[in-house]
Amino acid sequence: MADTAPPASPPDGVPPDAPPEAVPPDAAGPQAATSETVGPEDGAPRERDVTLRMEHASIAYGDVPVLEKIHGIVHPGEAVALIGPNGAGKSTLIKAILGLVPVVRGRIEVLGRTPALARRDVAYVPQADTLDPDFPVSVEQVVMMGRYRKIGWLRRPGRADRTAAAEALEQVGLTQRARHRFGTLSGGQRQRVLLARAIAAQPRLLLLDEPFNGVDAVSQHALLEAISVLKGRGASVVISTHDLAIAHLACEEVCLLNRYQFGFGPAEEVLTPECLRATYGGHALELRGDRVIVAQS
Ligand SMILES: Nc1ncnc2c1ncn2[C@@H]1O[C@H](COP(=O)(O)OP(=O)(O)OP(=O)(O)O)[C@@H](O)[C@H]1O
Repeated sequence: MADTAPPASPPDGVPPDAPPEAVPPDAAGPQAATSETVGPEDGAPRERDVTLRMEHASIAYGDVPVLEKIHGIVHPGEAVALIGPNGAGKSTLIKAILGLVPVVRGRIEVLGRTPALARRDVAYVPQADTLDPDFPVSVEQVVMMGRYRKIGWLRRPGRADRTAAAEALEQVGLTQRARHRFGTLSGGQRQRVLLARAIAAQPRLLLLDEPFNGVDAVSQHALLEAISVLKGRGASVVISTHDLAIAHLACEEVCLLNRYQFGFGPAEEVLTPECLRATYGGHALELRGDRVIVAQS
């Protein structure tokens, strides 16, 4: 969570000094479509499935606006990276997709429903999990928590639940640690367990708030693999991250945020020096291949 306020931008969402290329495709580009059609296999075009639809959504904490006119679509099997400086509103957007923070104008739809009604199909790994590492619970018990919404808190897990939990743990490469106490694992391993808990819920939309923070290369690889498997099964993923290389690696789409949306579209179109400079207020220093060095104030 950040406590720094993002820089002010003009009311139409376009920064005054932004070059024209810095304002693609969100305002009027391809992602601005309210529905997508494919086909026509049977002669008539039909709407392509949409997991997450954001239509000019403005989000506020009480009277304080945090995000304005967020606009974009995420399809099944796709991931979108939320990129922006501290305080840009990435976590806030994730909470709005969960229905925890209100959309005051425009709308956000998850699987064709309001965020609150879709929550059953959504899993969330917050930035700093509230699970106390000293709580005496095993790794497999933590993962099984992901199943409780399906099995109910008063019933015992059945075979399908145990299989889903074991598979999820295997996906993050921690099967050997199943019986270990959660609190004895490293921070990166705990992050993998929490991802396994989310995977065990078999969500159609997974929200990850900075999952790679403080995670070593091995854990990062395991997390990326697990995300890729989930996408392969048709789930969509929203990842808030400061790591632009990961955005390139794991995500089909990138959403650049800093109170306003400075771009939404394929990484190669959106992760340009111009868009990044506009998003970071001129602090994007260097772009080399898919590596960008950003100095944050
Ligand atoms: N519960 C809250 N009530 C009021 N304002 C909040 C609340 N949570 C966050 N904010 C404010 O909303 C803005 C966006 O914060 P948010 O945490 O969404 O940013 P972020 O992009 O996730 O930042 P970071 O990269 O530092 O995690 C900040 O100005 C922050 O102070």
